[in-house]
Amino acid sequence: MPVHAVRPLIAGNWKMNGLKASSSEFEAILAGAAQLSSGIDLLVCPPATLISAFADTLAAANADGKLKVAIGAQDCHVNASGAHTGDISAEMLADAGARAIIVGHSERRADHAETDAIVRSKAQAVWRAGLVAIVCVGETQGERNAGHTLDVVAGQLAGSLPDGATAANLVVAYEPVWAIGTGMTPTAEDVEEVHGFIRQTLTQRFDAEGAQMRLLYGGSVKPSNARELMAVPHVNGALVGGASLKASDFLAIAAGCP
Ligand SMILES: O=C[C@H](O)COP(=O)(O)O
Repeated sequence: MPVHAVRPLIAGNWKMNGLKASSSEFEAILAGAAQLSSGIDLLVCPPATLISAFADTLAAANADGKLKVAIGAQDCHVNASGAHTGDISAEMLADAGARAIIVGHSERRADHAETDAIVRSKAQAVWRAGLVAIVCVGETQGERNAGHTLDVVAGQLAGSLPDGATAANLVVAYEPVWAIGTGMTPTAEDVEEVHGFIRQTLTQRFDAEGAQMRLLYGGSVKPSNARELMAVPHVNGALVGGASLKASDFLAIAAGCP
């Protein structure tokens, strides 16, 4: 398979950033998206408080469906409803307008002690709601220094991905923990090694579907390094944190996609 035959996705994870006033930045993303190649998908994952408003803005701007932009969420509970104070279900996020949900981000794994088993249940919850699961994996600095990167990623893939994954319902994001928000990135060769390994693992487990799943790189992606990172074999887009908060940077990253 040609390594860039998979349709690229540039996803912005706003994390715990954004107030109602941030709608102007989202509107700027929508305006810029119209100028991008129609071969690229954009996903904006604002905090849950903004999903509904952004979905309304998107619907108003995209009556003809030409903009390849969707709204996503950053986490969900494993259950559809119930006595879970403060939590939000995948069904609620779908109802608000989300089309995809990030699960297993390293910040969730670290801050909320989310295990691979929990991440797997969350991915199943995402599918139950009819949405796309973006499952994150990646090693810490210590694990990389010890030469354990591929073992760590293999374990996370095996434990976090449910059976039944398809190219339509799953995106895998490789995010080295040490590269997130630090300005440091792996070399293109290191990214190629890990993405090639993930592709091989997914293809062994999910056959042809695994060969077509989108693999995103995340960790300090910015306009100045996007073109090089997006050109790496088996990199089918990016999961962008800090740089996704500024429309011009986010759009420049998308413009760097082959
Ligand atoms: O989900 C996004 C990643 O954690 C990357 O964040 P960053 O681009 O700020 O390094």
